[in-house]
Amino acid sequence: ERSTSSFSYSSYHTLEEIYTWIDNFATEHSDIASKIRIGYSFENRSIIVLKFSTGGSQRPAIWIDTGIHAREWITHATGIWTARKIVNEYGKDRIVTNVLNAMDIFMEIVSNPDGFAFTHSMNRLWRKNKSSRPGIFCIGVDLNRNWKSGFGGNGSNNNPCSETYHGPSPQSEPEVAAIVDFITAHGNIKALISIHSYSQMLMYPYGHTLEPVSNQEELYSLAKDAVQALYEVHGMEYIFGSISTTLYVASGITVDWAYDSGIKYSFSFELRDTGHYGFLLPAAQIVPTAQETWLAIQTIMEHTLNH
Ligand SMILES: O=C(CO)C[C@@H](Cc1ccccc1)C(=O)O
Ligand SMILES: [Zn+2]
Repeated sequence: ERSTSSFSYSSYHTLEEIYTWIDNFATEHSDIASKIRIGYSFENRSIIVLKFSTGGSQRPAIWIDTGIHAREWITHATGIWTARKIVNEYGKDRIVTNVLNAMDIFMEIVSNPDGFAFTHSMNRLWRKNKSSRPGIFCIGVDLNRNWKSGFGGNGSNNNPCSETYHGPSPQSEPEVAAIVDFITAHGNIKALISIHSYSQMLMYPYGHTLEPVSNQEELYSLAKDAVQALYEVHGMEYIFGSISTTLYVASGITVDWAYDSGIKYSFSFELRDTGHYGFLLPAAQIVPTAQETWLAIQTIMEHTLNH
């Protein structure tokens, strides 16, 4: 009896439950999935990535991260559901099969393990990581402001007590450095999808400037198709566009670094809802959210495969 089959995909889970699930999932699907440790968090927890591969070596790949902000629990839950969907659909669904016959997928489900553990133990609405430094009496750096591209610019804060504190320097945080090192060493990542909540948006670079990226029309059109596919599942409306023009100016963010590192298909989701429950989205909405998000993710994957 597969222990992942006793796992509830329609519930929220603790860090320990998720790490155990990842171990069991990689064991039970060892033909296609494997577990990679890409580093350690500030509090020395393992930083784990799931690799989905059907062969080859150093194939072009797609990166997906969830949980960079600890309180955004719907994103980890969506990542777990999506990992299972990928292995269940390979060999059945045309897009997944075509993608995995030519590309690899890397998924980091708990991108901020220390912060996530803290949302279960002490503060459900914690956002940042848990780093501390001598002489600074506030804890944590915003892991979506610590990247090199536009670092320290508008839409990030130099105050360590701020929710958008960018940290002392780019990639100062081990959780960010681990991803940068992994993606840089891999050298063949073609798309990056960084998943947040909430607001129901699908966005692309740039966040740090109003300047459009070079392939803006392509990203606009792809985002439009992706949110349409998402809408057709449960009727949820997402808005889309560049981060700075759709949401607000934000500097030192994941997708700007990815784009400037050559990953021309870089997107950030803001999942359900639009503020009624916000970060406290009921567990009953996990599966519906993951189901609709999957259609948008498939749209982005297929485009990446074909371009
Ligand atoms: O997580 C958010 C809600 O907690 C909002 C996200 C919005 C955002 C998402 C991706 C890139 C830039 C900004 C943020 O400010 O970092
Ligand atoms: Zn977020």
